[in-house]
Formats: sequence, structure tokens, C-alpha cells
Amino acid sequence: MQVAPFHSSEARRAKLVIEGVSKWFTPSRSSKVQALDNVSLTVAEGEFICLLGPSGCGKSTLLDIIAGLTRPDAGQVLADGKVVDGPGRQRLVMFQESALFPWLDAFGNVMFGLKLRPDLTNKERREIANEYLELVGLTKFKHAQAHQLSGGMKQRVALARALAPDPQVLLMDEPFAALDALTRDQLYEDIQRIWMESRKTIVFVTHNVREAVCLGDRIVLMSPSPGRIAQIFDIPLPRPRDINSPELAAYASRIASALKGTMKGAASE
Ligand SMILES: Nc1ncnc2c1ncn2[C@@H]1O[C@H](COP(=O)(O)OP(=O)(O)OP(=O)(O)O)[C@@H](O)[C@H]1O
Repeated sequence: MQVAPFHSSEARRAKLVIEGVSKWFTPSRSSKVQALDNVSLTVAEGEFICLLGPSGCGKSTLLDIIAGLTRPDAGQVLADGKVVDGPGRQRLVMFQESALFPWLDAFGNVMFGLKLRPDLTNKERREIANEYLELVGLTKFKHAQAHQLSGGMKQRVALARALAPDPQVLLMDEPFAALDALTRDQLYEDIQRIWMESRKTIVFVTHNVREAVCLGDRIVLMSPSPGRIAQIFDIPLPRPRDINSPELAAYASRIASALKGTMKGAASE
């Protein structure tokens, strides 16, 4: 099955509106770092957005602000038209390290995520946990403890744990960065399949250009010092996308040049 890409020109409902967001950190009494400067971006419902940029350009800070884990010093984020003023179950985050609870097995970890759904009965939660473990291909490992799972399997459990409460927005902070290339390639296939089935709104942070082109409808390229949006690229390639295809490589090389430009610009400032 090939799925047409989402085009930013299509009239779709805005899921997230980021308006003039700035953020400063004060690591010591004498120093102040501006992590984000006046960042504005609209993410449509069901869109897959990749935030791409060199280290320190504010990708994670922006993701944390969208999640409601960090407050901006200026500007605001609206989710479904409402100002984000804290974390909520409609916007869940998945990090680079899976942070599974080591005392729980895979099933227990997914069930833990479902504590966010007090509206469900325990029987319903168990059914949903099984369903999501199946979706990520881990039914056979449902009773494995975290230490018995490979890095890729742990991230699959973390993905099932984040998806099971059925958030509208999934925020992913370099979720595959610590994995080997083969495992990552498999996960690119899986995340595309899951996204095509669920059409969640996804904001995915990465500094890997090919990964961004493989996954995103749009790539938001950020530049550092202070973190700003440098350029936005539409990726009109049909899905599912093969990370090793020549079409994808052509996009990646164009975006990689732009990325290099943002690094040079920062170095010369
Ligand atoms: N809690 C904090 N205290 C002080 N400075 C911070 C804090 N969090 C982030 N920063 C600074 O803000 C800037 C943006 O950091 P951020 O982690 O958002 O960038 P990033 O693009 O996600 O980087 P990376 O790709 O390395 O994770 C950096 O200069 C960083 O040092």
C-alpha cells in the first residue's frame, strides 16, 4: 500500500500552534543561554514533523515546551486552540533512552502507561496493552523484564507504552539514536506503518538527515545560538519510504547542505 504524503498546502486543522516562543536558561549566576528565539510553527492534525538541526539548536527544548514539561519565557503553544500550561495525556513524549521500569515486564510497562486512562476498566486496559504489544511485534516478549530485551525491543515497548493511552500528539526525542543501523531501519518501517494506521500528529526530533527525510511530511531545520527556524522543507515522497532509496538520498543531500550552512553561520557569529 502506498500512501500519498501530506502536503502543507492542504487545508487541515491546526493541532499545534507555536507562537513566538523564546526560552533562556541560566546555567550559572553569570551566564545566560538563549535556547530559542521567537520560534513560530503550525503543525496540522495528523502531520509528521521532524525537527532537525545541529546539537544545541533547541530541538529538545522546543519539544519539552510543546509537551508542557518546560515553560517558555515568551510566546506560547496552543494544542487544539488551548494554551499548553503543563503536561497532559494528549501529548506524550518518548525519549532516546526508553526509561522502562526495570521491575516491570513489557506488559507491565505498557499497563503503567494506561494509568493515564482512569476511564477504562482493568479488563479494557489489559486488552489495549496486548493490542499495542502486538502492534510493535512483541507479543512473545510480553513477560520479559527490561534487562532481557535488546535496545530496539526496549524502544518498541516504550513506543507501545506511549501509544496505548491513545494520545493525539506523540513527541519523540531522538528515539532511535542509540540503536544500531539495522535495528533503526526496521523501526523506520514500523513507525511509518503505525503512523499510517493511526495518523497521530507526530513531532520527531533528530539530527539525522536521512531519518528526517524518511519519516517527515515536513522537515523544520533549526539553527543554533540562539535556536531559530532556518528553513522548512516539504517532503513529497510517497510512503512507505525506504531509507536507502536514491530518491530519498537526493532530498537528504540537499537538506544536508542546508544543515551545514546553519552550522557555518553559527560558527561565524
Ligand atoms: N536545563 C538547561 N540548563 C541550561 N542550559 C540548557 C538547559 N537545557 C538546554 N540548555 C541549553 O539550551 C540550548 C539548546 O539545548 P537543547 O538540548 O534544546 O538543544 P538540542 O538541539 O536538542 O541539542 P542536542 O541535539 O544536542 O540534544 C543549548 O545551548 C543547551 O546547552
